Amino acid sequence: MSATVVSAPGKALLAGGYLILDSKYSGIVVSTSSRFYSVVFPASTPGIITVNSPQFVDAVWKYSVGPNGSVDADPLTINANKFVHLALKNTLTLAAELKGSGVTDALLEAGLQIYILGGNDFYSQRTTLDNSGLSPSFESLNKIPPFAPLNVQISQVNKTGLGSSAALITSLTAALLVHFGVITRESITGDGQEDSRRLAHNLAQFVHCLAQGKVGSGFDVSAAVFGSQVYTRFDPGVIQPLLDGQVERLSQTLAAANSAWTQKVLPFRLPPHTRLLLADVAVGSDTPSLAGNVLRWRQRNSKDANDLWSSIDEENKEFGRTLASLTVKWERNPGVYEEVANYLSSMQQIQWEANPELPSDQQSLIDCFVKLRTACENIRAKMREMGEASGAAIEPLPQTELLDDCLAVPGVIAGGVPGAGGYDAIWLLVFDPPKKHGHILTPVACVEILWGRREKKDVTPLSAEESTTKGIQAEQLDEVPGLREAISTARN
Ligand SMILES: Nc1ncnc2c1ncn2[C@@H]1O[C@H](COP(=O)(O)OP(=O)(O)OP(=O)(O)O)[C@@H](O)[C@H]1O
Ligand SMILES: C[C@@](O)(CCOP(=O)(O)O)CC(=O)O
Repeated sequence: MSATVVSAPGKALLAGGYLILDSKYSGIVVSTSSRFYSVVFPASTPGIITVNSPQFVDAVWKYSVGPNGSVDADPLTINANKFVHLALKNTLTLAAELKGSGVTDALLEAGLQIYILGGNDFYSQRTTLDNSGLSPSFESLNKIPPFAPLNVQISQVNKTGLGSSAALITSLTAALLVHFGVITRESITGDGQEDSRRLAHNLAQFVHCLAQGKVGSGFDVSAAVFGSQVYTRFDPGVIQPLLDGQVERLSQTLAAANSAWTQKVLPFRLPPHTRLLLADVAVGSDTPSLAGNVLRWRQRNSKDANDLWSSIDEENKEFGRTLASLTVKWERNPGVYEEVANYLSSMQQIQWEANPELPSDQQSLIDCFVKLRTACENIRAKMREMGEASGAAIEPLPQTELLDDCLAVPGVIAGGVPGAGGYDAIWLLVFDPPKKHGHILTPVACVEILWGRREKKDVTPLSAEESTTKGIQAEQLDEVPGLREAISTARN
């Protein structure tokens, strides 16, 4: 039998950080071309599931399956992996509920060998580049093999904020659902089938909350399953009884048809001829208490906080509406759109203002890009205000300086700190012009030069772009560059 391979993308929350925790508000999340891959092979180890993450040191976990379907970690395993264990345990339980005891019987006869691989972007490559004497550039990133070893234990790795645990759990649970025949490969190939994705989502969302020991907004799992979207959160009440261990069967709560899952997922894509750029930034220390500070501040100052959240929400909506209207304008008149994308690609934002020489259809499109940039700047200003009021470093000064420098580069449309903010990442939206003149640098190249000139070399690009395929995807092992090689290193 061949391997079952399922991938799930990472995410960047461009707008809606914190607000998205409240179902009154929504967030704009882009899923990334960088993906997690779970590869499931049948093995000749009765009752044993072996999981291997070849990118890390001491990352092999063994589990034994009991006749009642229990999944227990081998007590001799070093570095237990709660995320992997809970994914195996709950997916096996759900599969046995839906497909019968044959699922457990098959595992008792022959176990499983599973490999988990995360795209290089999920983990900071700064040390790898330094050790190889490579500068932090796209060209250098291309020289690192896919799924490169990080030479540390998972607990020691520097993550980049793409949502490694959500992508890992989503790809692993979905790969097992396919392997056990609960959903078909076809149902998660291309756009696939909504019901299978909903089941995969509900399971992954539950397992991720259980593993994290908290219920977040869930936008990361939703993006991993459904791709780029405008996301409105689910009601945490739907899984609370499961989290409290008060429900015996998973299948009723997790069923695709269960209308108690109230999240809203509006598919979304970035406008044509633009490109998302993400960077791994090291301009300050890690501050894990951001969300705690903001939520405590909101509780203590509900009137001011709610006023500020409403006004941030207005800007978030304006940002989302403008992004969507740009795609509509391109559909209606791609020619004019391309002219404008080419024109603005070589202009600093300061030069984007009215130009009476231009035809009115071009001018109105430029106005639309100006509106996008303005909404984004307003979001940043209000998020900084929230940071100051709550004492959370949402967009700390070094990030403001870095972003302002980036936004002054020709062809850069918008930018910000993704998700909860902090010191360790930025996103930019830049023109990816249709006409590339050899003698004029593209906006991506200009941004790269700016980052490369920083004395401390504290900005490393990520190679990720927006994912063009929808959320989870069934894959063929040999069609994913470097995947078989990464697995065979582990096997040797
Ligand atoms: N390649 C991997 N193989 C197995 N488990 C992994 C892998 N990568 C991450 N994990 C699991 O995910 C956990 C990290 O989850 P955590 O919620 O702390 O990160 P995160 O919030 O998803 O981080 P980020 O968004 O920066 O990627 C690890 O402790 C490990 O259990
Ligand atoms: C603060 C919050 O709204 C966003 C966190 O996003 P990120 O993990 O920093 O990308 C929390 C959440 O949505 O669960």
